[in-house]
Amino acid sequence: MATPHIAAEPGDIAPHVLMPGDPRRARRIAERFFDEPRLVTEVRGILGFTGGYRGEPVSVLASGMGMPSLAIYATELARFYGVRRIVRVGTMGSLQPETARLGDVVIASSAHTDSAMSGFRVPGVGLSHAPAYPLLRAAADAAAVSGARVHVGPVFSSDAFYHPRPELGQALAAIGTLGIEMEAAGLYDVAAAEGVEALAICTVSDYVIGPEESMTSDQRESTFDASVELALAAVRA
Ligand SMILES: O=P(O)(O)O[C@H]1O[C@H](CO)[C@@H](O)[C@H]1O
Ligand SMILES: O=c1cc[nH]c(=O)[nH]1
Repeated sequence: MATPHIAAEPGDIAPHVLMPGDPRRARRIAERFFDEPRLVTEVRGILGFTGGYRGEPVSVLASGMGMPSLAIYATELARFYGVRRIVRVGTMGSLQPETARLGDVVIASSAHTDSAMSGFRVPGVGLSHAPAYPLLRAAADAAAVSGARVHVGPVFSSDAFYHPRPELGQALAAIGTLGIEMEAAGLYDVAAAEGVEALAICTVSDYVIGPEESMTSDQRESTFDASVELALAAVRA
């Protein structure tokens, strides 16, 4: 049974799925962390792999960029493949250059958003997009003993990478938002609607506010091991 966007057969995808934006990162996670990874879908170049991790099955499937794309994959995983836990392992731009620095990890305890999709479910209500507490707690517990620089707090999930209102960054920073990315709120929204658990963990790849430093796309691909380890700890909890 394939869906319109995932070619895997039933049983090909594990109940726990890691979800990076970038398909190449999906391949790298599978090759670096999974035992005996196998490709289970590649529709539109969105790669998905299933393998083992410490004796349990686990999958990784890219989301593509932005909430409309992520929502397609997260919905199909939950609705048609019996997936119970999805953890985004992404990158983000820091809004707090003094604390959330290049290479640091941010666990998104909530996600503000400008996405129109957020208004679809309960018109007139600005929903709070939040992760599943068991996953949040497990990732934070793993972070405490990991030695990595990890921050827990709100992020902003935007529909726009090249935002027409760049001043938004300052206003969001002033209310404690740690960084900007493009999927966490959409993942939390789909998870709540589909009755599954979700969490977003992002590595800081650049500064939206602060120094003009950023990771190259190759660095972005290779410097996220700490967030993957937290994600794997969370889904197993
Ligand atoms: O590195 P990923 O996981 O794709 O995440 C970030 O990078 C992309 C923008 O370059 C957006 O998807 C944003 O959320
Ligand atoms: O969405 C993103 C991801 C990384 N950096 C940004 O500025 N935005």
